[in-house]
Amino acid sequence: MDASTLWQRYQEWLYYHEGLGFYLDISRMRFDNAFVEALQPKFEKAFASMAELEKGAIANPDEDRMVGHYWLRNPDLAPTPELTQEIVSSIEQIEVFAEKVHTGGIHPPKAARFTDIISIGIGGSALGPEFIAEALAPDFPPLAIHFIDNTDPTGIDKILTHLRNKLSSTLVLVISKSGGTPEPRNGMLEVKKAYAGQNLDFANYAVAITMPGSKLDDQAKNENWLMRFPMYDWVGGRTSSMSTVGLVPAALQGIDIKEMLEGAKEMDDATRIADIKKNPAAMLALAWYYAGNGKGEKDMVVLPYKDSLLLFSRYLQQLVMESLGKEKDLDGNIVHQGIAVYGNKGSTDQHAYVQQLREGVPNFFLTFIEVLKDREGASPELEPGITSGDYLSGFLQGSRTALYENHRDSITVTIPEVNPRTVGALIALYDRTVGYYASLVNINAYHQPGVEAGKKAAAVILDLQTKVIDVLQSEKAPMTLAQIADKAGASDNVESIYIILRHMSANNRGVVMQGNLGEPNSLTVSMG
Ligand SMILES: O=P(O)(O)OC[C@H]1O[C@H](O)[C@H](O)[C@@H](O)[C@@H]1O
Repeated sequence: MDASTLWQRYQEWLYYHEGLGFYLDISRMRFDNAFVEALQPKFEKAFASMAELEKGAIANPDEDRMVGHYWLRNPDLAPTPELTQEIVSSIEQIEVFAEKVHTGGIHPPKAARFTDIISIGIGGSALGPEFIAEALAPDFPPLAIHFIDNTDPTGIDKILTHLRNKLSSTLVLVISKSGGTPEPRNGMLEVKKAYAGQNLDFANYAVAITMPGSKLDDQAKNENWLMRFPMYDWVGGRTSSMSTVGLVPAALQGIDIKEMLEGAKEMDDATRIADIKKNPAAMLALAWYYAGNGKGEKDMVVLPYKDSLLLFSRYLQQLVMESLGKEKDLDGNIVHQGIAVYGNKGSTDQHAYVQQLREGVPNFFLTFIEVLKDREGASPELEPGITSGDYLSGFLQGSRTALYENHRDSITVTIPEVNPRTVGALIALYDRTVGYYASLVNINAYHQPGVEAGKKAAAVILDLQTKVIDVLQSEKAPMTLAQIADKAGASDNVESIYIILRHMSANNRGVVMQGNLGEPNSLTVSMG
């Protein structure tokens, strides 16, 4: 395509949302009109099922759940007045709580104000809050947030060491929708011990964000924690940024949550329109479908050219891959769907892997995220008429052109600046795009059956560890791995036992391994 035809195509497909100052350009995806027409019936179905979903249909059939994240930003859409009221009052509750924490109305027993937050959660209970904090927290927030998003002892220690002189003014958010996920439970138990170690009563510092009636909720209630915020079964973890999960930490950091909700609502309104060309989420879903042939044949590289959006691709990784990465379609056929997502930020990544994108395996499409506003205030000129922001903008445009010339397609999303409204809008845009795309490829975007397998397998290993410890404690003499496996009733699982024991021995847990470490069969093991 020559430059003037491309410019025509650019204008023909450019989407602009006036209220949000938001642009979407899919002109550098090489679909033609016939492709759009062929997809039209699938889109009609997608628009219709999205409308049903928003009205409260059981859109997640496997888990028999409604899918209501859109109601969070427009409570009037909720299917019952009770739900509307519940959403409205939880937002009020969050604002009142944050205000009291900021002004000292709620304060820790031994300090006038809370100064820090430890936020404990994983997956959807971490990625949204982390992305929002990185994108929107002010430079000097009223409370500084620190995340424990794993069960890595070193990671937990790092936060606790950093805060060791400030625990008495640190608020702890324990975020888990199900209230039963092992990683946040472990983080909470370790943090609780750290408070006890400083003679601080954890309950005075702890806030639970979870579904009413969950294990976590029961614990918070029984121990009389400072506060409990409800999470709903009709909000999926990966779409929970606008629920208590994302809003409580955001409000505590001084981020305007009403603006975030408003931006998301405006984007929701725009992405509800049943006309591909007038609906940015439909346009994006179309582009994804085109890129990967409706089968995820190409990976999605997300490159925001703005440091504060660094975690957006990580956030999208869960949203997209956990939603779309499915073995079966809605009719039970094996389809192995999904779209792989990765990326950090531009122009930084141009000095890392963009070499491969430009010249190597053409197994991806790009999403550039452009932010028009460079910074608060004026920029110094580094060369006559040129600022650092001009470089950033030039690098984005340069990469887009160079990649397109080499038959690497791209999408460009443009926002005026990074603020609560535009971040809310971005989150909403991708929530909806994932929903439409799932419908185009006929899968359930709202369950995650594959995650359970890993959790169950881990539980089996921990159970085996308990048995192995029993065996070692009752037998004094050193034993081979096969003998231990035999006595533990797990003779078909010697390898797992070896890995368990090697880990224990590396951590001074009383396990003594003798023999050649490079030859597991030569080892004898005893409890020292
Ligand atoms: O918030 P939680 O219930 O603790 O869940 C945390 C995460 O873990 C699960 O394994 C799911 O796959 C995620 O979708 C979820 O966000």
